[in-house]
Amino acid sequence: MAGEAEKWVLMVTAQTPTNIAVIKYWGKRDENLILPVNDSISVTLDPEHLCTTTTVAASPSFDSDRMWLNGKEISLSGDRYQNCLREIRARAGDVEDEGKGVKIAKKDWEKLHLHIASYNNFPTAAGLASSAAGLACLVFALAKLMNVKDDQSKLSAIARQGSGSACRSLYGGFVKWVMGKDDDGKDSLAVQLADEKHWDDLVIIIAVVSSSQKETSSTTGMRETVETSLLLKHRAKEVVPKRTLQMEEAIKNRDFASFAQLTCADSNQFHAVCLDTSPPIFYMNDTSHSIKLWNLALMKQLFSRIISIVEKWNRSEETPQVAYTFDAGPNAVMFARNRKAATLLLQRLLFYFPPSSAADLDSYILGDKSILKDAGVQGINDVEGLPPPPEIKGNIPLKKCKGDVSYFICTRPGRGPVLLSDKSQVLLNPETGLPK
Ligand SMILES: Nc1ncnc2c1ncn2[C@@H]1O[C@H](COP(=O)(O)OP(=O)(O)OP(=O)(O)O)[C@@H](O)[C@H]1O
Ligand SMILES: C[C@@](O)(CCOP(=O)(O)OP(=O)(O)O)CC(=O)O
Repeated sequence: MAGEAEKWVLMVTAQTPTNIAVIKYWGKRDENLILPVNDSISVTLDPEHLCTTTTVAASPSFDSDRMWLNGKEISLSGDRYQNCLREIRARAGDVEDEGKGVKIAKKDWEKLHLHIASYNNFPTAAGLASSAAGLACLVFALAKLMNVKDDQSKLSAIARQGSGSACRSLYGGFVKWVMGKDDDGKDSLAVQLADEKHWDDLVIIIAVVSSSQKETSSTTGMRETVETSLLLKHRAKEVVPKRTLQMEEAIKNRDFASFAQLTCADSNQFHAVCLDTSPPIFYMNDTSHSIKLWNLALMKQLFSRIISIVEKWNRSEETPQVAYTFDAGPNAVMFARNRKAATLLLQRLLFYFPPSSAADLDSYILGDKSILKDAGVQGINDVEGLPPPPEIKGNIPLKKCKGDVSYFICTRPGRGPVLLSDKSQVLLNPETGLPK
């Protein structure tokens, strides 16, 4: 290894998006390799609004592999991190940095230790797919640092071993995780169905209900489902194979009516499967122990409200305007068919879920705030002046739920992982390799 005496630090910084599944992954056939019981399909979310940034560094001066997540040191000893590190190291290539006078031969990577710093610009472990963006970013950044020649699909099979849904974050746009058949998992990987420009009039609005960490992890939850739910067997064998093909068609043809119907149906079946688990999993209303009991009821009420608002509105139009999907946390994700529908959706959401009096609108609507302007909402007064949606005319409107939503994020389908060259985004000190 040339350049050892200088104690150089070589590093790479990458940014990777999260993704939201529209055909859900729930259940593994192999826990160690993370092989799923069915295919899944997701939409990659714009990293401008939700993303992970990770800096990875190698240096002969590092004594061990270390990682900092959101500024705090975390252990890398878990199997999932170790599997990813081992797989990437095994594929490392020769690296030369002429500027630094550094030459690393393929075999040297086994001896070099790594420092990793990562930052999620959204709540971690709250059901917003931090593990997906985080593990995808780790694998992507390490592959670049170590000059791994494998294509994105092969990298996705490594990220999959860190967290299943992470494999889908290796691509932008619309992504399918092909479950594969092989016992060694080599054919269980992500493929891109279409890039983010293919269907760029879709608008995604996320209602973040609680940023607290969830009680049942996805990993434990799906293990219990596999062990106890008969409905899951039916879903994996009969429902998802057909639904996946229909969803691929809907995406290919930008057919929002089919996309919406399939997305809502699959989210509802995922939660039905959770409920069919023994003991049942209540993802839509089960949050951290610190949440008081009355809040559990509130969560349940909130999600049934979102479903009710969307269903009522869709039924009043000739064709669906919005789809909803709920993952394993207290957040609701809604897809609007275009900007016009997103504007009308935001007006409805603000009508039913106005911010608490203390909150200002600027911190209540995050991401693409321009939709607020289109909705004619510039301040709290405009929110208070919003009329009830026309579809409830003649009926008693649902009660307003002030302060029930922490904030909304307006976003869109986004691009896949990229390398960052802007020095201000680097998370490790270039001299010491320690967090800045
Ligand atoms: N940026 C990151 N880099 C590496 N690992 C991360 C990163 N962010 C999160 N993780 C890992 O993922 C774990 C959280 O995963 P978990 O599945 O519990 O939540 P989530 O991914 O936010 O929610 P969900 O998968 O249900 O959408 C963290 O405890 C950490 O181990
Ligand atoms: C409900 C889901 O979000 C489940 C995500 O599960 P994870 O990928 O977090 O689980 P592990 O593979 O055990 O890490 C649905 C989905 O993203 O497809």
